[in-house]
Amino acid sequence: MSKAVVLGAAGGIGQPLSLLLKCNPLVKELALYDIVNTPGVAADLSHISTPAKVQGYLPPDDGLKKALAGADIVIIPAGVPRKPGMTRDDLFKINAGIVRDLANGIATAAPGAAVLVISNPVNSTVPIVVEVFKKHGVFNPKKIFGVTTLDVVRASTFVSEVLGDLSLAPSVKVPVVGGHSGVTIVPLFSQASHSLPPGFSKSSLEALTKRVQFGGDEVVKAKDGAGSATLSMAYAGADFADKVLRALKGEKGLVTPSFVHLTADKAGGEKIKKEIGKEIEYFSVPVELGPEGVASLQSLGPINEYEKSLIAAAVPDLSGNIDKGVSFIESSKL
Ligand SMILES: NC(=O)C1=CN([C@@H]2O[C@H](COP(=O)(O)OP(=O)(O)OC[C@H]3O[C@@H](n4cnc5c(N)ncnc54)[C@H](O)[C@@H]3O)[C@@H](O)[C@H]2O)C=CC1
Ligand SMILES: O=C([O-])CC(=O)C(=O)O
Repeated sequence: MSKAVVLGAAGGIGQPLSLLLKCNPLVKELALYDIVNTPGVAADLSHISTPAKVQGYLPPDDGLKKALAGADIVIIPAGVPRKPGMTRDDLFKINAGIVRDLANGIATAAPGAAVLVISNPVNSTVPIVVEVFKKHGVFNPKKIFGVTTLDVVRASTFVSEVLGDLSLAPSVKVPVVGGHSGVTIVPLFSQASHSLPPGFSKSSLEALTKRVQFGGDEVVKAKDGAGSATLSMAYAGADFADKVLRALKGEKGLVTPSFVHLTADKAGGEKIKKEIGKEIEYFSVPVELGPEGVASLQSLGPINEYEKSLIAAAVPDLSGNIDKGVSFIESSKL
C-alpha cells in the first residue's frame, strides 16, 4: 500500500485524477496539494467507501512539504491549460516556474518518490524536473516520468474506431514514441496489436497519424476556451500511475511508453539513440516498469520508412523543447 500525492489536485485534471486514485486499492494515503480548494476536494473524496485516507493541503504552514512527506508517487497536473490558438510551448512562460518550484519541493521532501509529470509542455517540464533534481544532487533517471499515456489511449481508441468496433479499444495496443506535442508524437501503427484494415490507404494512415498528433487540439477546439483534455487525461494518468504502483510493489511485465531521460537504462538508451539516429537525451519509449521505477528501456522495434520519417521530423522540435527546459533551470535561482 502506497502514498500518492497529487500537485494541482483541485484542477480540471487534478480532481478526476484524485477520484480515480481514491478508488485504486493500492493507494493507502492520498495527499492533495493545490494553491486553492484542496480542503473541499479532500473532504468530498474522503466520503468514498474505499481504503485510501485523503488529506488536503494548501501552501501555508509548509503544506507542500507535509503533503509530500513519505510519498511513493507524486503526480503533477499543476499549471495552466491551453486555449484555442495556443501551442503547448506557449504554456512554458507560466508552467515552467510552477513545475520548477514544485520539483524543488519534491527534491527536498520526497527525493526518492516516482515523479509523474503531466503539466505541459511535457517535452520541457520533464527536463525542468530533472535539472532541479540534479541541482539538489538527488537525480535518479529511473524515477522521473513524462506522462504520454493519453497519446497511447487516443491511438487505441482511434484504431478501434477505424476497425468499426469500439469494444476493441481496451485491448488495442499502439506504441506511441517521441514526445508530447504535435509532430513530436509518433504513433507506430506498424507495431499495433491490431492491424489496420486491408487496403487502408497511405492518405488514411497519414490522417490517422495526424489525428493522434493533434488529438489535444481537437479537445481544445471543442472546449472553446474552457481548457483542454481533463477527463481523458485523468483516465490516462490514473492508468499510468496504477502501472507504476503495481511495478513498485513487484509486479513484472508492465511495459508502457513514457517520456524519460535515456540514461534510465544506459545500454537500452544507447541502443534507442542509434535507432533514432541522433544524439538526444530524452524520448518517449516503451518502458518496462519495475520496483525501482524504470526496469529497462525497450527498443523502438521494427520501424518502417514512414515511421522513420516521422521520427526524423520529431527530433528537431523535441531537441529545442528539451534545451529550453534545461536552460531555464541553468538560469534559475532555486
Ligand atoms: N500530459 C498530457 O497528456 C496532458 C497535460 N495537460 C496539462 O495539464 C496541466 C493542467 O491542466 P488542467 O487540469 O486542465 O488545468 P486547470 O487550470 O484546470 O488546473 C490546474 C491546477 O493547477 C493549480 N496550480 C497552479 N499553480 C500551482 C502551484 N504552484 N502549485 C500547485 N497547484 C497549482 C491550479 O490552482 C489549478 O487547480 C496543463 O498544463 C495542461 O496543458 C493536459 C492534458 C493532457
Ligand atoms: O492539448 C493540450 O494542450 C493538452 C494535452 O496535452 C493533450 O490533450 O494531449
